[in-house]
Amino acid sequence: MDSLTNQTVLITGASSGIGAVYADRFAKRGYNLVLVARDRTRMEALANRVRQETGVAVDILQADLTEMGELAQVEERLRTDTRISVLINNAGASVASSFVQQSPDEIAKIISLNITALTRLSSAVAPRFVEAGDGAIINISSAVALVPEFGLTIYGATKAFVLFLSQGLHSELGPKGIYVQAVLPASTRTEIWERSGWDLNALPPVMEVDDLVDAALVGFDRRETVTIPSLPDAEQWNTFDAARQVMLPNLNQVHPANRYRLVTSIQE
Ligand SMILES: NC(=O)C1=CN([C@@H]2O[C@H](COP(=O)(O)OP(=O)(O)OC[C@H]3O[C@@H](n4cnc5c(N)ncnc54)[C@H](OP(=O)(O)O)[C@@H]3O)[C@@H](O)[C@H]2O)C=CC1
Ligand SMILES: CC(=O)[C@H](N)C(=O)O
Repeated sequence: MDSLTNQTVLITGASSGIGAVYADRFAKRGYNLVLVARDRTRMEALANRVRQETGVAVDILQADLTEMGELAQVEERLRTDTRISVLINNAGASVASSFVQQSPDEIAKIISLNITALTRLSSAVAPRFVEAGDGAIINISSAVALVPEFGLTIYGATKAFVLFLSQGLHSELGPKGIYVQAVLPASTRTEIWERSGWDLNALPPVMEVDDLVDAALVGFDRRETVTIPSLPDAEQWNTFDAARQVMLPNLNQVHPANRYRLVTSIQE
């Protein structure tokens, strides 16, 4: 089968889990693929299967996105390859330990992958998309972005950054024809759990990765800005976001609010 769209999607973290399923689904939609991750063998296996099943073209870019030189090569591809019309910022990592147990290097590595790489890749592709007046960026955040009480503070903070960045880019780039989606998966069966030191079997049942990606793609096709596949009642998110917007006109004031004024009481 020939490629149906002649468009290409670049997917980071495509060697396993959510990224590998996105690769499968976009190939079935006729997109050519650029797969990015560290594990070339797994990406080659995925590429061979997908080529055979769908006939699309698949390129592999082996890169550790926390290594600036390797990240730069992916940025360059995004800047120059005009066939790439969708970027999926999916590569990410977590760590099961608490804040005080995490070393500064561990923290820096998570920030480097979950925030710096994702932001730089978005920044590399956005000007070209704006020039074309077309393009889409899918950013994989997490439901943990909404749950500071969860105890995964650094991971959750990186995912809150991804949510904010996506909402901000939606506002900035939406009017220029660019679609930006933040996907907030809740717990999903992938290798991230084992990689970050959790025993998935000890947790309550979680969503299967195919279901997660198929649901996220329904949100993509609807052009949702924020997609939370597990949330049964979308109104809850809408109410949450509306509460934020109600507050906005009150944030800028000349004087501090009354409750912060010093009370100088003169008694006599
Ligand atoms: N599974 C879940 O419960 C949830 C996952 N998410 C998010 O989904 C995204 C995908 O994770 P998921 O599929 O679950 O887990 P996986 O561990 O299966 O996938 C992570 C992917 O990121 C790649 N990756 C990891 N580190 C690097 C690196 N330094 N450079 C380049 N690529 C890297 C891995 O490939 P390789 O090792 O070959 O480099 C792999 O392809 C992440 O952003 C995660 O935070 C969000 C909410 C819930
Ligand atoms: C807790 C995790 O590590 C998981 N990836 C999630 O975002 O829920």
